Amino acid sequence: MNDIVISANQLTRKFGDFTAIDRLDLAIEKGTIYGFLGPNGCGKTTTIRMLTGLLKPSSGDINVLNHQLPKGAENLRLNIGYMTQKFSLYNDLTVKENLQFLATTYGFSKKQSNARIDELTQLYDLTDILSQITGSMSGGQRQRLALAGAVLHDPSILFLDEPTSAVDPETRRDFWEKLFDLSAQGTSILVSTHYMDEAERCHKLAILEGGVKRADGSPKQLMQDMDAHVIELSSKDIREVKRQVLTLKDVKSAAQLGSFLRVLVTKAQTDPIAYLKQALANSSLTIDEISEVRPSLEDVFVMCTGKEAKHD
Ligand SMILES: Nc1ncnc2c1ncn2[C@@H]1O[C@H](COP(=O)(O)OP(=O)(O)OP(=O)(O)O)[C@@H](O)[C@H]1O
Repeated sequence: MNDIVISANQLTRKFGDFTAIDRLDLAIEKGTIYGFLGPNGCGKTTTIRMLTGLLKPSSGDINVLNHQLPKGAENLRLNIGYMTQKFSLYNDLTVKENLQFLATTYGFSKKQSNARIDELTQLYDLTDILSQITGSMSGGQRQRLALAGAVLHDPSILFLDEPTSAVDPETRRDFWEKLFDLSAQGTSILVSTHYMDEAERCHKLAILEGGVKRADGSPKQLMQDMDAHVIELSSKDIREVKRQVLTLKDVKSAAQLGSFLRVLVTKAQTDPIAYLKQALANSSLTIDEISEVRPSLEDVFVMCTGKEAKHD
């Protein structure tokens, strides 16, 4: 069995009467990229802050790299890196000055600092902008600098809170290549996101909603285990078909994607195509094409959370 580097047992955080995280259990293996997928406000940042020792849980246990938190948080500091949602470096320092400053806080000697900064600026493509003031950099450059800063002390675990929300898809792809390099070298990574494509890249993920873990596993496993058929259909009456199928007991969701309607039908129905055709048989609505397709992570998300689905 793989080593568990982060574990949480019945982790709960309340703010007054409000429960932001409710009895969360986690077991994250060394070297994996583990995702927290969920909408704004579902508790991703609160969880990361507890797992990094910055926020005290109301109840429950946390163990990170064999340190019980929050008690052992100080001993953990040199073993974890944290890239927060907001850019946390100094806008009025240059790229090099920011990295030098961080190296000082980690107690690097001048020689160690220079060697590590050389290495990182090459790795993260910052060599040509070393003297640039950070505040004038592009979103992608700032993101590469933030990552360089978060891994400067070569942490065993890297926490990334929505790291790609401010960058374009190509920059996001490049960023993920860097994460896979780090993971291949043994760094464990916990990344929060509300993007499906980003969640699909994780080795494993937890789907969070309202502070509760609704499901977890590898993206493939979550898709295989999904308790619904995914049916795509086209029709010249697509808007009305959508309205009608949403009234059916075993339809969990219907969403239009271009000229197709993607319908989630529970597995209580063994022949979902016949079920939908029969439901529309007495209407004047026609179906042009209809087929069962493979589930996507977004379908899993909809089934787990009821988001973007029908409203009772
Ligand atoms: N210090 C606080 N006091 C009161 N409520 C808080 C506090 N911090 C977070 N919350 C609440 O806890 C819930 C979870 O917030 P959190 O920031 O963890 O969500 P998130 O999933 O990270 O969302 P986002 O993507 O918007 O950052 C939200 O309803 C938020 O308003």
